[in-house]
Amino acid sequence: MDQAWGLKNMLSAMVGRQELPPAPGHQASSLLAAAGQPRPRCHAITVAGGKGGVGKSTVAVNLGMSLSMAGHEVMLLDADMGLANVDVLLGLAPSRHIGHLLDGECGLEDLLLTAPRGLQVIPGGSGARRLAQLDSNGHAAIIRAFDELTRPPQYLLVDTAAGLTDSVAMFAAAADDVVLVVCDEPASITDAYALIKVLSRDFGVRRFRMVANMVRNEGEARQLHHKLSRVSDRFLEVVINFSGWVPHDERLRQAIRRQSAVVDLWPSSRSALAFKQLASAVDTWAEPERAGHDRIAFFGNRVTPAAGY
Ligand SMILES: Nc1ncnc2c1ncn2[C@@H]1O[C@H](COP(=O)(O)OP(=O)(O)OP(=O)(O)O)[C@@H](O)[C@H]1O
Repeated sequence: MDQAWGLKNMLSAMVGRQELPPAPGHQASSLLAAAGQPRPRCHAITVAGGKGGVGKSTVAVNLGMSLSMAGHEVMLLDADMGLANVDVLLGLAPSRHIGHLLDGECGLEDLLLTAPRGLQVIPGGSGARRLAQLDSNGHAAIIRAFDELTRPPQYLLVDTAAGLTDSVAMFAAAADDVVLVVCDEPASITDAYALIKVLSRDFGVRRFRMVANMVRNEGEARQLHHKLSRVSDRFLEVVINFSGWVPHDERLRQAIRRQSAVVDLWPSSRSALAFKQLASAVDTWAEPERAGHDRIAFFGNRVTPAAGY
């Protein structure tokens, strides 16, 4: 059976809220909602790309930290589960990861690690095959766990795995925005196209935000966007916005070797300035609408007061 098709049907079957698995670590969660208080804005952004090594984690970490440096409350979920590396990139030493949440051993808040500049990281766990092979119920449970946060962040960034797996599709479909990281290699463009095709055809994702990584200049970045949107415009009903670009920067590699984010270590470097600009652009994106979600979505339980709370 086609994997994406199977997942799509499973998702349709799960759309009724009562059929969803309960969030692990369930606490007195929806108290805010029950008390009639609207919860603050939260914007979920999934970072994907299809191909491995294009810079998804790099973009997720540095964009997240740039938003945090701009004064926002930001969480970063490492959803490359089983092969997670955000904690390594930031020199963090987690004692627990998302697997403990799924086992009901702790709540989501217990997993939060504070990285430099106030960025909060949820570690995805490394070396656990079980996490890498999680089924849709597991992914849905993770997504629903964010409804339980007593203090949701203003931005949630989700770093995804390489490839076109159920996990990537589900985390992308659950977000308000999908950032596609693309670099100037044929395989990066074809993999990004394949991801767009599946997400639009099977999951109803219509808008994508493309970030060109490891390019020389804006002209090269825009050319890359042109290549991707030309073929997508022809065959798919999607919009691919050009959202920014990050230069190839040796400083960024040096920062990675020091287990730090370049925006923290060298805020005046070319790549750090690009991330700052990207963060400013993200901040202009429309605020997500929460009312009437009929899909499994991050903060999907957060409904506007007019819609019943
Ligand atoms: N703008 C950049 N300039 C220079 N090097 C970069 C840049 N972005 C990423 N890299 C290099 O590419 C490597 C891969 O980046 P990263 O781990 O973020 O990719 P990924 O898409 O998350 O990979 P995977 O899919 O395997 O998890 C980094 O270790 C870094 O050395």
